[in-house]
Amino acid sequence: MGVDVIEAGFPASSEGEFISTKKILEEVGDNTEVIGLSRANKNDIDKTIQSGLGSIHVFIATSDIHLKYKLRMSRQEVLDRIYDNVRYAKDHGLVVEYSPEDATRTDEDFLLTAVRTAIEAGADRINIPDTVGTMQPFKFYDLIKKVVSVAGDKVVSVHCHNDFGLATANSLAGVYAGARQVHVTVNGIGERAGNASLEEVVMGAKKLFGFDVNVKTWMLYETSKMVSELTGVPVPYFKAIVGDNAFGHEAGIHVHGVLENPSTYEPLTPEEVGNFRRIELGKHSGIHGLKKILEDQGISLDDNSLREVLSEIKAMADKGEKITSEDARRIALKYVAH
Ligand SMILES: CC(=O)SCCNC(=O)CCNC(=O)[C@H](O)C(C)(C)COP(=O)(O)OP(=O)(O)OC[C@H]1O[C@@H](n2cnc3c(N)ncnc32)[C@H](O)[C@@H]1OP(=O)(O)O
Ligand SMILES: CC(C)C(=O)C(=O)O
Repeated sequence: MGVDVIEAGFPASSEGEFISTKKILEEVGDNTEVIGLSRANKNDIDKTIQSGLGSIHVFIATSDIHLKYKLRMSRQEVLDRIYDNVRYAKDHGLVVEYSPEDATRTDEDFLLTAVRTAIEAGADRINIPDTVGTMQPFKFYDLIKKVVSVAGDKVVSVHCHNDFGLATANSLAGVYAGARQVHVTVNGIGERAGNASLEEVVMGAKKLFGFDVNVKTWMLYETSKMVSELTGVPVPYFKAIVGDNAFGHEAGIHVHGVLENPSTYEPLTPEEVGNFRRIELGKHSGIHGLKKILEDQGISLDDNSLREVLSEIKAMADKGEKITSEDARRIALKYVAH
């Protein structure tokens, strides 16, 4: 699809993860940067090196909560781990991305010190994770501005979680603040409420911010479907961009507008993302939509007959029935002059 970097796995996690990461590298490594996730320890880094990857994403938390209850380390010990492990990875020829895990709940001065430490050790990219999704766009914008100012010529990346439904908004705020890489997942799958959604971030960056994103957007819908089938995780009907109702229109006023010019009720076209426009029938339908659905089936009625058909459809819908175009055809045939 033209993404720049694929985080293919965590080679130290298991034999299966090690093998699958290698396979992804073999499959797409010639034209896409393939990177592996690693804790800030030599064993994890060695496993990543053994997998053949040329890029590594080293992370260690910097928030006091994670230092106290998870790592049981002091701030100085974490700084030492950052320097030693980023340096170790760089000494083995890897492109290194460093993440201060739980960055957005980290004391800001310490976070910037951790960023400086990683850069001093040779880090090529700095990724700022909103690990438990506590950020809101305005605050995240301000934070990323500060990180960008510290990072100099190093690429700043953002990695947002969706615990309050703000992963895409925060990601775009980070880009607006100067981040030039965004961690995303297809359909937004991920821990808890998931990560920022690839399709939303790509289309938001392109259509709302005018950023030139190289992703082949017409592949988004089919890719979403493929990942849904492979993972068994369904895509919500109302999911932005790739949901089956993302370009679905039932309300009569909307359908009338869309039939005249889709831009009346579509901020982007379904074709741009490989999705489909759907004109639905229901209790909110109007005569223009019904007329279109019937004429697409070769049935043309005068306005009075269309009104009769529409009132029967609304009566059915008011009982909670789902109305199909076949239902409309069956009803309309009663009014076709024989
Ligand atoms: C926020 C994120 O999403 S981070 C990425 C999360 N991804 C994963 O966890 C991938 C799958 N994980 C795994 O396969 C396993 O957790 C492994 C292989 C990484 C580690 O497994 P285990 O050795 O059984 O340890 P376990 O997962 O129970 O605990 C994590 C250990 O790593 C340590 N640790 C956690 N993060 C880091 C870090 N960034 N750097 C160094 N050590 C770390 C913890 O302190 C704990 O150490 P301890 O066992 O000495 O107490
Ligand atoms: C490893 C890091 C980037 C992560 O997944 C998180 O903090 O959410």
